[in-house]
Amino acid sequence: MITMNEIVREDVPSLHERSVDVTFPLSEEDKETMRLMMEYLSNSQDDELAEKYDLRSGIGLAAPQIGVNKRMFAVRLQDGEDLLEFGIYNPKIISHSVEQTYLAGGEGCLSVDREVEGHVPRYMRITLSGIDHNGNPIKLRLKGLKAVVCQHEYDHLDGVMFYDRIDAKEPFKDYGSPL
Ligand SMILES: CC(C)(C)[C@H](NC(=O)Nc1cc(F)cc(F)c1)C(=O)N(CC(=O)NO)CC1CCCC1
Ligand SMILES: [Zn+2]
Repeated sequence: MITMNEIVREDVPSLHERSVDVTFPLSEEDKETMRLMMEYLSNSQDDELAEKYDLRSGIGLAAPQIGVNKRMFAVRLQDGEDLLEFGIYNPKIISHSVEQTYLAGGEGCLSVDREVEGHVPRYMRITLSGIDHNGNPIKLRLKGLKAVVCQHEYDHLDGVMFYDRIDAKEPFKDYGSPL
């Protein structure tokens, strides 16, 4: 299982590089990488396991953050009573709203052990396409926090950190309506 020791931090150059597409059929290694990421998110959201293994509770994780520079990420977040949980390979944001949003409290990152203040502009709605772990094409229409998480994870695949998007001159600029 993955613990915080396996999470690549921002001082490591590989986190700032572009990841490569996954090839199909999926290798056992790629499937294991996805399984480990989904397992981390699930474990980190279980109070007992998070406490026992000192896991920071995460709602998204990208492969470069566990040292695999391939284009794949996992998301797991409770949205009201329904759970959004998926792993996606070779994701593409194929369309998005003009309308923007941002987390009012700013963003953090499992790979960043410090507070970086400021609003991170995100699209309010996105359409995300990619391949799921059975090798089938998927297309997800997401808005709000779900859309924000996917944009944050997608950025990791291009070596972009959330703080790269904060306007240094005006860090608390408003982008559309806050979440
Ligand atoms: C870094 C950490 C603070 C643990 C962050 N969690 C998070 O933002 N939780 C959250 C936010 C809400 F707005 C409402 C709510 F219910 C829970 C997170 O998992 N990530 C994942 C990550 O680092 N992926 O690489 C960072 C988030 C920043 C924006 C979306 C994901
Ligand atoms: Zn992150």
